[in-house]
Amino acid sequence: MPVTLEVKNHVAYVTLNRPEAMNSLDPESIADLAEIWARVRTDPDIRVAVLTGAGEKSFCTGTDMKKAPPPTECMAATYLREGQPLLPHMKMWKPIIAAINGYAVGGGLEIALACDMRIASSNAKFGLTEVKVASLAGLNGTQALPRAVPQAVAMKMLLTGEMISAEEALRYGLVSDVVEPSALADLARTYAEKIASAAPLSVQATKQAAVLGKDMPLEHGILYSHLLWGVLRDTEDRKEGFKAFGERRTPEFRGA
Ligand SMILES: CC(C)(COP(=O)(O)OP(=O)(O)OC[C@H]1O[C@@H](n2cnc3c(N)ncnc32)[C@H](O)[C@@H]1OP(=O)(O)O)[C@@H](O)C(=O)NCCC(=O)NCCSC(=O)/C(=C/c1ccccc1)CC(=O)O
Repeated sequence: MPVTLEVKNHVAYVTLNRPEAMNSLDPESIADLAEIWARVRTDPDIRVAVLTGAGEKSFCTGTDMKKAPPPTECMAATYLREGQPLLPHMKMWKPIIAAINGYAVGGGLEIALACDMRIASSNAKFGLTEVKVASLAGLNGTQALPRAVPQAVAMKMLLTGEMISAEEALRYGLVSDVVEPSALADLARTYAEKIASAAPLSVQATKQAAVLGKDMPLEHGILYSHLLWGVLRDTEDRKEGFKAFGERRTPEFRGA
């Protein structure tokens, strides 16, 4: 399978599984990913996802340039029907953690930018190299990178296609943690299980407030987050969370 899915303890582990091609995305991988994200979004047992690449060399190097099929219809038809094929499938309020285990290049970095948390191994490298192959970081790269790192760094990366190291990515805030390659999967699991142990509706509302609020004026964002707090106020899980605190026990959340 070009992409694998394993679900354990409410965590979906999604692995791009073409290490011989640096986990680049061929048409089968893109189709698999669409199905997997649909499952993650709708399966109530799944509370959080971890996305990584097989092997220790590469997270994902974007489009498989050797297998990219010639277009079968005009761009207008595709664009007006489904926009672009990858990122809308990742749009959900369940958090996605990118565990970047090597190269995150081109569409690979763009996918990582669409995740909510990014952690990396010390050998990871990050680049939007599309200009080098006469293309454009058109998934989200030209928009998301300048919002994720300082403008001067983003413009250097976008215009020259130069890659940055894991250490630089940490310094610029593109990733939150850098660990030895052998420790990456454990760290991803630790974060994912922490998220999965929290109340699912609370986690999803928190993501929604943070993601949507980022593009609102502060005052609107605060009002919106207060409304979301109100939506959560009457949930069974909030009652359970408060009760469990008083009884000094671990809460049992049901997503209700
Ligand atoms: C990442 C590298 C610098 C690593 O170099 P290294 O020397 O360590 O390893 P290689 O020998 O180069 O790689 C091993 C093996 O993997 C194959 N490989 C690697 N990446 C790709 C790829 N993207 N497509 C196909 N095959 C790939 C490589 O050919 C080797 O195979 P072998 O010869 O052994 O059979 C280096 O690999 C590298 O620079 N890779 C390319 C990175 C890149 O340019 N990525 C951007 C692709 S374009 C893109 O992602 C786009 C996304 C998009 C935008 C908008 C809308 C949709 C998609 C743009 C687009 O599609 O137009």
